Amino acid sequence: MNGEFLFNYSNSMNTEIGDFGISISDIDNELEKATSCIQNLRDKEENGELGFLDVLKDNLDNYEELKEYSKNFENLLIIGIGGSNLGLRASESAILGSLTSRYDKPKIHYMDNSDPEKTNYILKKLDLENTLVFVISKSGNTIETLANFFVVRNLMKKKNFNWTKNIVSITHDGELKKLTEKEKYIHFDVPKNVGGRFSVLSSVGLAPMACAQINIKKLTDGAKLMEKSCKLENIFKNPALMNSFIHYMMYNRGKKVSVMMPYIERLRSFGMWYGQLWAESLGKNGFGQTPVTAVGATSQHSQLQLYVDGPKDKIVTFLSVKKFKCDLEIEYEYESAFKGYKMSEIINSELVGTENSLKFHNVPTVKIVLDELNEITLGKLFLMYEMQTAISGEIYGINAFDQPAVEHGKKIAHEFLTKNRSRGMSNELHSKNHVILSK
Ligand SMILES: O=P(O)(O)OC[C@H]1O[C@H](O)[C@H](O)[C@@H](O)[C@@H]1O
Repeated sequence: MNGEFLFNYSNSMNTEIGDFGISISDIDNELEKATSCIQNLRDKEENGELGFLDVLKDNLDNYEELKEYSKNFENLLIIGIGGSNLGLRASESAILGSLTSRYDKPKIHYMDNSDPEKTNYILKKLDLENTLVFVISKSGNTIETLANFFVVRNLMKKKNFNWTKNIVSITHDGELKKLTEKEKYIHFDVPKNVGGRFSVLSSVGLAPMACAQINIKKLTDGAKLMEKSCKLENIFKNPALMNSFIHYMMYNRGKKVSVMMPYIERLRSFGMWYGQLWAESLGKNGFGQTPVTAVGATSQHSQLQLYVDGPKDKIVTFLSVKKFKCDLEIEYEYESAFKGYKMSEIINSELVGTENSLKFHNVPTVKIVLDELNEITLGKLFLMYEMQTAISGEIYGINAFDQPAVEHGKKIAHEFLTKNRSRGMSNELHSKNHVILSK
């Protein structure tokens, strides 16, 4: 399994085309700050504040028994939201891919929203007796997760089987922790110092991944290799440090949008995971670079016009692989510009076209090139971006590990739910004077 991982930032640097990027002297001016960021994080780690690094020391044997147990089930049902869902989704898509045959592996279903249609659709497909249910919530109080779990739990209770043995609870606290202890579910703790969006390499991701037959040893091995690089004080040898400063300097040059654009379908969900990590960690005190999830080549046909010729407020990240899991030759009996080529040659040529068109139009880009997408390189990707986010918090003087602003909306929702039940869906917070109703 090849773990080669290359970070290329040349298309964010000034060239003869023009001053749209960063010069080496710009980077030289930040060397002192860069070093202190790494030193500050070293202190934070020693103080137990970087749980996402501590979990790399965990004993993976903890998951072996569960992995064997899960082979008794045909389905895995993942009930969780945000950081309790996105990392696993990104991993399943990247490693197993919805595109590969999974006849020898359990089918994974995700309940990650409070949409009754989605929950109902999944339940209609599931034989709950043959399903291992993961209910994942670090706080143990997330309403969407509890709502879905209570619906599933109630259906299981109505069937005549020992349903509590079908449940794996991954939580640290709250109502779910109490219920877990009361009903004696299989339980994994989420360490208090591991934030949800940083928890993919903790039990939150690794327990269900082990059951999905993802090689969690290789995944964490990749993360540990990247950890070593991302702790180097030399910015020219540390991809997370360099990319943190590139995004920081670009933000100060008006690039308020960070587009994540993998040129491989299996990393489409990675973009969603990155989106939470980048937005929720750094979107504070009026600051924040908006993450946009795209996928090449598809998004060229929907978003590229804006990236190339719209406001110069973006920095684009490409993720690409040298080798796909398979390839297809285009055979065609009539004349055509691309007959005889392989699909991989087409998508790679489109990446070259997009990258150079953006460069020509003074839009900065960076690129990560993986030899192949596997557990080692995925682990490297996760860890690089976790470290990049932590470093960026140091650069901006922001606490990258909390999310106080999300609590306000939850409080309003709870009041609305409990006080307005009899009033149907009328929403008191909107003025009735600005409503356009079309019959
Ligand atoms: O894991 P949980 O406690 O259920 O939290 C799930 C998600 O919801 C919270 O509101 C936070 O915004 C996220 O950072 C977190 O990942």
